[in-house]
Amino acid sequence: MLSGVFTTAIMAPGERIKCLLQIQAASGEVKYAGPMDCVKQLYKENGIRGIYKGTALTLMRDLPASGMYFMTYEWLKNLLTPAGKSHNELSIPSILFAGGMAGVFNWAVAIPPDVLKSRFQTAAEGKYPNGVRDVLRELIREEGMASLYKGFTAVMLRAFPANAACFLGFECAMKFLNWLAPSL
Ligand SMILES: CC(=O)O[C@H](CC(=O)[O-])C[N+](C)(C)C
Repeated sequence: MLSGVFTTAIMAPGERIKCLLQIQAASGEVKYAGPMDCVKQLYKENGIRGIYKGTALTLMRDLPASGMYFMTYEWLKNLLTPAGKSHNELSIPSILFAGGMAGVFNWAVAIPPDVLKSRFQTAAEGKYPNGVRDVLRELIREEGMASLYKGFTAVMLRAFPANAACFLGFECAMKFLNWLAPSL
């Protein structure tokens, strides 16, 4: 979970810029010429607060999601390691499965705060004076509870292969580094 705190410091402004550019592309109206221009304009309009808008919601997403992510991966690794063997001897399909499922469980808890975060980060200034409570109230009133899981299929279609590949890369890098410097 602690990893979620560190990633949020970098992720929060990145998420804000990504979401604003995504809705700009969908609207067809050009306000920002690109990511750097977006940062410049946000800073000019509202200072550093404008760039970091949505940090609390990014934390609400990444803290539990990161805990779920690494817990699922380690749990599945333990489960899939044959008796008497070490975790380092896990087969490639098992690593891919554990990594893919870590991504799926990560997003199962991350989607609702992600939906709220994206709405908040792309809303006009002052639209939600009470922050997340206002976004949640409006979303449930106008679009129902199920809207908290908007984008579920697209997110899950990415989550499994992306994180399977990510953990396979991690395990390969660890093997390589242990081979390079076995005593470290
Ligand atoms: C929300 C997010 O970035 O999730 C990461 C996995 C993914 O599919 O991008 C995991 N983690 C939060 C640990 C970085």
